Amino acid sequence: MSVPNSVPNSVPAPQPLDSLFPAPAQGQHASGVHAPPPAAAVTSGPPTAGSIAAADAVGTTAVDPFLPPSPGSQPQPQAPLSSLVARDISAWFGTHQVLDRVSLEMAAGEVTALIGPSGCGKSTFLRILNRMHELVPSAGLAGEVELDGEDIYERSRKLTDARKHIGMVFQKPNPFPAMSIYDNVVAGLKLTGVKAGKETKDELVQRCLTSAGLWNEVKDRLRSPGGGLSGGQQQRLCIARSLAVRPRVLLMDEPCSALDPTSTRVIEETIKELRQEVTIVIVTHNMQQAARVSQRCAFFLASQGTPGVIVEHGDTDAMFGEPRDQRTHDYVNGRFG
Ligand SMILES: Nc1ncnc2c1ncn2[C@@H]1O[C@H](COP(=O)(O)OP(=O)(O)OP(=O)(O)O)[C@@H](O)[C@H]1O
Repeated sequence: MSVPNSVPNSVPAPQPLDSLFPAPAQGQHASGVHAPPPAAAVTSGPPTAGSIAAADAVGTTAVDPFLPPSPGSQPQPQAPLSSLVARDISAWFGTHQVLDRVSLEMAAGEVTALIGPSGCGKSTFLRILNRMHELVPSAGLAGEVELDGEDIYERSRKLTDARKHIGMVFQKPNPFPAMSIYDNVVAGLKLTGVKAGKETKDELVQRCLTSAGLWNEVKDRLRSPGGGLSGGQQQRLCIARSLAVRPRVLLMDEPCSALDPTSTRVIEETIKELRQEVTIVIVTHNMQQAARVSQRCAFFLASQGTPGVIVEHGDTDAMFGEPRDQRTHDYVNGRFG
């Protein structure tokens, strides 16, 4: 990232993102220092037509991966899975620093779980990974984020490109309630400007709903409203919607926090399957969930008003079985947080 190379080593100064990045589309910005997150980040209430783009992390430019191959062409091999690397990430809201030089590698084809007590900066870190943080007017940022070695904050890159390649699923399911299940899945395509025929869309809907573990439950009612599904089904519909633009990484911010234990287990099974096709980073407060679904874990902590840091990260089994740091041991065993 060009800007954050000015990452401070001593006393960091917050950098106003407004001057560093292209302004987001009109209507995405809230105003005021402590403004609420942008519409897309608001997790309750029905989404608006304008919010889905950010909610599902899609952009406005796209190479159409879904159109049928030209006659005589070979079938495309599955794209290799992507890795995401965050280096020396510091973040501010106004003058309040919430992350301090956090570095983490999120390996291709793995589920990385971000754990830690409330307020230690996990969601902020997650939003930095697909450039949603900068939609908050008071937000400041330093550090680097690379997707497969490419700087997602590089000046010439469109903000929306990062969101297209790096999708996001939020705490509360936010499908378009009145829109059909089918149209919910293809909504992302329209927003990326992709034109596809009925056959291609049919194939896409089946593929994404299957990947999201929902196909068998809805295949006979694809024209029913998305809002008529259960909470867990709606969340899987949102996962399917995110997958429709073929993200290289899927970010999940407590995707099961609004769900009952049965729906939670179904989503967890979906996550386990999905890692075959997309790299996943998940924020969770549920330690059992982190242990069940992730291969690697990062423990965030912000002690006594200091900015959040990663205390320890590594193999999930080791983090839970033999943590190196006493604070990790205490947290994963429920002694605080
Ligand atoms: N839009 C915002 N404006 C100002 N401060 C914010 C904003 N969003 C988050 N913060 C602050 O940033 C810090 C980190 O918040 P964040 O939501 O990233 O933590 P978290 O670890 O994800 O918490 P939780 O587990 O409760 O969701 C907190 O002190 C929070 O109050």
